[in-house]
Amino acid sequence: MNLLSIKNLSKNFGGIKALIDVNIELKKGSLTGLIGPNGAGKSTVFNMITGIYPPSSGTITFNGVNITTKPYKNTKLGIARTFQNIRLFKNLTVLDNVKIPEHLHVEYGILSSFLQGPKYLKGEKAEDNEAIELLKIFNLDKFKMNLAKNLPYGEQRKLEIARALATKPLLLLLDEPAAGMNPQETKELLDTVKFVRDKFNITVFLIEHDMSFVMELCEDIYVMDYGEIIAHGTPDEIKRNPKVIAAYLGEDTNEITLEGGIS
Ligand SMILES: Nc1ncnc2c1ncn2[C@@H]1O[C@H](COP(=O)(O)OP(=O)(O)OP(=O)(O)O)[C@@H](O)[C@H]1O
Repeated sequence: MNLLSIKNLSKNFGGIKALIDVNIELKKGSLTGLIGPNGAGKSTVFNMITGIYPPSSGTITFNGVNITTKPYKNTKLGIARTFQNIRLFKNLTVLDNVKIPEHLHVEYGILSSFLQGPKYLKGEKAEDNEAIELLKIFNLDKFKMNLAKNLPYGEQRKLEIARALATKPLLLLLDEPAAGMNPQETKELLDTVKFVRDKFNITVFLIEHDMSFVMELCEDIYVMDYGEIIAHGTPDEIKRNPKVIAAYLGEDTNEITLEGGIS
């Protein structure tokens, strides 16, 4: 069954056709990649799914709900994302960064939290425990009282993913999660993304320029160029697709392959 269904999605920014008739289907529990050269329209797809901009035409259905015009509800419905440029609460602790999104699911009211009654305190404790469990998955629990801004870059990227997971999403959108990471960090990230998909049984959709990362991690890949989906298939199919090779290398040839990976 499909968790996300994008049908005939188009987006114009003035005269720029950022998306042209895009169709994407994400199976529940799948790990899917979205790749393409700079300016191809990948982030615009994410911005449409999360409702940052309304589409010019087309529909987006998430878990059976038409969300094309319901951006404000997307987090509550179960969509979380990370950004190309890390967006953490930099002056809060690592722990608080993960606790704040958890509040989306907390049930006590303003009065209860103001009076700090037993329900509030119990809720806070449970939240702390849940947040620490989440940090442990990313090996970030040792930094829990550090300010987010003081973490090394690779750890900040991981914290952003942990924070997105704290909203208990059904769909996790990762925008260039491996950007700026060294090979060791990238390898760890790959294992972590696989682990969280399996552990939380979520669907992951990611944009990434590190081709070997995408080819190793994703089961299904969509390729965009100039606002259109030019290919869709397994990593093996995508690596050998002449249209994809031409889009990346600017020439139409069957002899060049993506086997070695292009970053
Ligand atoms: N808010 C906006 N206003 C005007 N044009 C925009 C806006 N957002 C995106 N575009 C344009 O839409 C096109 C697609 O951009 P988009 O950022 O989606 O590409 P991308 O594939 O994510 O690129 P990159 O890999 O460089 O991040 C580009 O021509 C871009 O300039």
